[in-house]
Amino acid sequence: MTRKELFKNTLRKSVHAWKLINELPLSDDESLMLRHFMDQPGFLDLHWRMFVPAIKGQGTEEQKQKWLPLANKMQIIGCYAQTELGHGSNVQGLETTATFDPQTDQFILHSPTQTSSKWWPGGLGKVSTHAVIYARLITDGKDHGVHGFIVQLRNMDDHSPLPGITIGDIGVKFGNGAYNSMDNGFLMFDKFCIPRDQMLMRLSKVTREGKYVPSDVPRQLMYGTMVSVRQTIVSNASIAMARAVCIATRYSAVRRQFGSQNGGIETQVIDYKTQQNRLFPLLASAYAFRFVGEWLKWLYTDVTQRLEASDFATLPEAHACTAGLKSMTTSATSDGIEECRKLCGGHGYLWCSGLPELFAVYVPACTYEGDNVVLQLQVARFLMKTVSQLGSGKAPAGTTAYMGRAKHLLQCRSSIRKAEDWLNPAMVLETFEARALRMAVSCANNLSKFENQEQGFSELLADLVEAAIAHCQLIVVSKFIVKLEGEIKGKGVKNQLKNLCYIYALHLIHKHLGDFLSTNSITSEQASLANHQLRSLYTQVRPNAVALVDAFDYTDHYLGSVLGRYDGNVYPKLFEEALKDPLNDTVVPDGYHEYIRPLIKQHLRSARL
Ligand SMILES: CCCCCCCC/C=C\CCCCCCCCCC(=O)SCCNC(=O)CCNC(=O)[C@H](O)C(C)(C)COP(=O)(O)OP(=O)(O)OC[C@H]1O[C@@H](n2cnc3c(N)ncnc32)[C@H](O)[C@@H]1OP(=O)(O)O
Ligand SMILES: Cc1cc2nc3c(=O)[nH]c(=O)nc-3n(C[C@H](O)[C@H](O)[C@H](O)COP(=O)(O)OP(=O)(O)OC[C@H]3O[C@@H](n4cnc5c(N)ncnc54)[C@H](O)[C@@H]3O)c2cc1C
Repeated sequence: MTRKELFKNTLRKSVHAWKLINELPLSDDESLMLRHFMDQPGFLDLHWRMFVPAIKGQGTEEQKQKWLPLANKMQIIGCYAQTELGHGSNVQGLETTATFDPQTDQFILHSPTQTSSKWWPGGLGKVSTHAVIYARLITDGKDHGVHGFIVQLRNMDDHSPLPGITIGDIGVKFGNGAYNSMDNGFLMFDKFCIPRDQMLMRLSKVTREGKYVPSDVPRQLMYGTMVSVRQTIVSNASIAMARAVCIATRYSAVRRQFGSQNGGIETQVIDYKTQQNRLFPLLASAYAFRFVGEWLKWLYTDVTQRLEASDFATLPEAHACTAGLKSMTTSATSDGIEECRKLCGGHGYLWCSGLPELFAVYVPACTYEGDNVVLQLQVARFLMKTVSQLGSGKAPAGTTAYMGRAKHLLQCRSSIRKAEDWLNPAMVLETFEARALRMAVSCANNLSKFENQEQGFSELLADLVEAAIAHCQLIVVSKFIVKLEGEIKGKGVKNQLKNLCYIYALHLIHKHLGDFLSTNSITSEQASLANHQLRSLYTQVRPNAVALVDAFDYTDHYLGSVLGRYDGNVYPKLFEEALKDPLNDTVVPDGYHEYIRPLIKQHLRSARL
C-alpha cells in the first residue's frame, strides 16, 4: 500500500473495531484484545490510552463530566500533544506558552519558535479533533511551568484546522508499513484562544482573577498518564517478544543444516547449542516479561488506589518501576526481535518471515514514552536517594526492600558449590541482590567524591544506567520466582516454567559477567558452574520448546510469518509467497528492453558473438 492507502485502511479498521465494540458489545478486556488483533498503530491508541486517561487523571469533576462522555462515545477524537520539535525528554523545557488573559478569561496558546512546534504526537497529524496540549502556564507575567490544556484543533463540520492552528503529518517513518499507519503530527499555535475552564485543573488552578493556585498534591501527578502507558508497554513487550520467538523457534525446528550421515537427514538447527544459547533466553524473556507485566499492573492499580486516597508514598517507586521496566523490557525485546531474524538465517530477512515488519513497528518503543536511557536515569536517581537514606532509620520498602539488608549483602559470599545449586531460588536471588546493591553503592560512593552532586551525576551517567539495569533485572528475576512459588496448575507446566526462570537468570549472569565478577557477587568458578547448569537447562527445554511457543496461542494469521507457520510447511509456502511478488507477474521484467537488452547487445557486438 502507498502511505495514503495504508493510512486510510487503518482508519477503516479502527472505525470497524469501534463499531464491533459497541454492537457486540465488548468488555474493556475484550476491546483491548481486539486492538491487539487489529495489530497496527492507529489513532485509537492515543485517544484511549492517553487522551482519555489524561482527562481522567488531571481533570476536575466538572471537566470530566463535560469531556469524558464526548470522548467515551468518540464524538470527539483526542491525542496527547506533549513533545515538541526541540524538546521531548526534557518536559520542563517545553516552549509552547499558555498565557492567561484576564480581560477575556481565556488562555492564549502560542508557539513562539519553530522548536516549540508540537512534533510527534500520534493521531494529531490528520485525525484528532481535540488534544491534551502541554504548555507553559503564564499568569501576570509569571511562568508556572508546564500544565495540560484541552484544546479543540479542528472544525467539527468539515475537519479543517481552526484559525490560528497550523497542523500536519511529520512524514514517513522507519520501515515500509510499520508505524506509518499512524499520523504522527506537527502543530503550531498562532495566539490561539481557549476558555479558562479548558486548563486541566485538578492539580492546580487559575482563578477568574488570574491567580495561580497550586494544589497540595505532588506536581508529578501531571506525569500520571505516562506512568499508566509505560506499565502497559511492559506487557506489550512480552507479546512482541513471544511473537518473534514463536517464529524463530518453529522455524529452527524445521530448518536443517549439516550433520547428515550416510545420506540421512541433516540436523535441526534448534539442536545446535549456539542456537539454543541465543533462542532459549529469549523464550524465557517472553515469559519473564509477561509475569513482571502482571505484577506491574498490580503495582499500578495499587498506587492508583492510594493516590485516590491522597497517599502519595509509593508514587516514586511506581515511577521508578514503570520507567525502568519499560526501558529494560523494550530494549531487550527490540534486540530480541533482531536476534530472532538472524536465528532464521537468510529467510529471516524476507518480508514474509514477519520479522522485519515486527522489528520496524516495535523498535520505536525504545524511544516513545521516554527514551530508554533517560528513563533508566530516573531509576538511578531513585536508587541513589534510597542508598543515601540507608541507616537513617527509614527502611527501604517494595522493590528496594533488599537494600535494607545492605550490611549482609555487601559482605556475603555466594555459597554456590555445584551446578545444581544454581537451581536454588534463594541463592539466585541473593546473587542478583548483591550485584544490584553493590553497583548502586559503588555509584553512591563515587558520587560522594564530587563536591557538586549534579556534576558527579553527569560524570557517572554510564555507571548509573548500568546500576539501574541491574536493579530492574533483579525485579524481573524476583517476580518470576514469586510466580513459581504461587499457584501454577500442573506439575509439568511448573517444571517447564522453572527451567525458563533459571535460564532467564543464568543467562543474565553469563551476559553481564563483568558486573557479577567485579562486584565479587560470584567467583569465576561459580560463573562456570552457572554456564554448566545453563547448558543442562537448554537440553531440558529443547523437547518442549515448540510446545512452549505454541502455548502463546498465536494464529498463523496473527503471526503473519511463513517461517513461523504452525504446520511447519515452510518451503512450499516460501515459493507461493515468492510467486506472488509483482516482479514475477511477467517472465521478462519491465525495463528489459530499455536497459538490459541494449547493454547485452552492445557487449555481444563488441565480442563479435
Ligand atoms: C507486524 C505488525 C505488529 C504490529 C504491532 C503493533 C504494536 C503497536 C505498538 C504499540 C502500541 C502501544 C501504544 C503506545 C502508544 C505510545 C505513544 C507514545 C506517546 C508518547 O511518547 S507521549 C510523550 C512521552 N514523553 C516522555 O516520556 C518524556 C520523558 N521525560 C519525562 O518523563 C520527564 O520529564 C523526566 C522523567 C525525564 C523528568 O525529568 P526532570 O527534568 O528531572 O523532571 P522534573 O519534571 O523536574 O521532575 C523531577 C521529579 O519528578 C519525578 N518524576 C518524574 N517523572 C515522574 C512520573 N512519571 N511520575 C512520578 N514522578 C515522576 C522524578 O523522579 C523527580 O522526583 P524527585 O524530585 O527526584 O523526588
Ligand atoms: C513512534 C513515536 C510516537 C510518539 N508519540 C508521541 C505522542 O503521541 N505524543 C508525544 O507527546 N510524543 C510522542 N513521541 C515523542 C517521544 O515521546 C519522544 O521522542 C521521546 O520522549 C524522546 O524524546 P526526544 O525525541 O526528545 O529524544 P532526545 O531527548 O532528544 O534523545 C536523543 C538522545 O539524547 C539522549 N539524552 C537525552 N537526554 C539525556 C540526558 N539527560 N542524559 C543522557 N542522555 C540523554 C537520549 O538517550 C538519546 O540518545 C513519539 C515518538 C515516537 C518515536
